[in-house]
Amino acid sequence: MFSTAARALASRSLPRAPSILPPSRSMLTVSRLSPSVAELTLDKAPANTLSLEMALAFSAAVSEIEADPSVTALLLRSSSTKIFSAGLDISEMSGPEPARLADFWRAIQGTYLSLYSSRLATVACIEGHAPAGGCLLSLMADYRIMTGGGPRIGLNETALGIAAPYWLKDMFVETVGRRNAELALLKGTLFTGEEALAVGLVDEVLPLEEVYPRAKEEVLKLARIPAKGRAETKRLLRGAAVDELLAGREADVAWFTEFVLEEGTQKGIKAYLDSLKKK
Ligand SMILES: CCCCCC/C=C\CC(=O)SCCNC(=O)CCNC(=O)[C@H](O)C(C)(C)COP(=O)(O)OP(=O)(O)OC[C@H]1O[C@@H](n2cnc3c(N)ncnc32)[C@H](O)[C@@H]1OP(=O)(O)O
Repeated sequence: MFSTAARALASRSLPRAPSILPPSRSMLTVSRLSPSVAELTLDKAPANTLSLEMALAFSAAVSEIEADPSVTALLLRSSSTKIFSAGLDISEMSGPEPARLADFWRAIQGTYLSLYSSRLATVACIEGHAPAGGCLLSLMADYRIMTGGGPRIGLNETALGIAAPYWLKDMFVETVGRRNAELALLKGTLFTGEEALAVGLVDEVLPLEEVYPRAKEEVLKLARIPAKGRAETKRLLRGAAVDELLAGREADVAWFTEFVLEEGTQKGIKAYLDSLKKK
């Protein structure tokens, strides 16, 4: 766990413009890199996990950024260089109250629907770990730049006794190809940056100190691509996947809640959560 001092060290002092989000969404900050480029920083200690509130704040932030016609590109990053996002908040799935569990999953679907379908050019700056839901956040971006060496990325759901939903699995297959996806999903593989680059899960791998400067350079470059053609191309590439989930949202909620509430799944989730806390 990060102490306050360790977190302060792990987080660089970010040159932030005044936040354009109300303070109630303090788990995230939004600033401008240029008049047309927004930066969305995950800032929920200690691990940027996606709780119900974090997931809602995330999609609300993306929607607010999108609503500003002067913004054409978005950089997604974490305030910690150690953890991009540790994925879904596992405590949301451990001994859950069923109504909240269903709302939680709708909010997670919402993060996907907001960013994957975004008209914006998007770059994920992955300086730290990005397992499972953390990998999901980065997969929704158009371009991924990651730190080499230490941090891991991938879909490790099977290690928790759960499975990635079909829309996350599909996005992963689209990105790394069928065989790489099968191998990784069945084993719950977490890749180093170099391994992720080899399978196409990320687009560039750099030493930590170069990741954020390079991500900024790339997002500023993507922001200059004519917005209308880019947005339509993204719609053509991703629209069918987004529409499929929109049409089957509640069936997906039923799948998730039934799977998670099952006794065996609950045992596995609790054991995994306990093992994390004992570390
Ligand atoms: C039908 C089912 C459908 C399922 C849906 C599928 C989609 C996504 C699934 C998920 O995202 S599940 C979450 C998967 N995530 C993980 O497996 C990562 C778990 N975390 C770690 O491995 C490590 O925390 C780390 C990311 C490698 C970082 O390690 P570090 O040593 O730097 O930090 P820690 O001390 O381990 O963690 C700090 C603090 O955070 C708590 N924590 C970490 N991750 C989670 C989490 N995902 N949910 C809840 N809490 C988490 C950890 O317990 C520590 O807490 P304290 O000990 O400080 O209380």
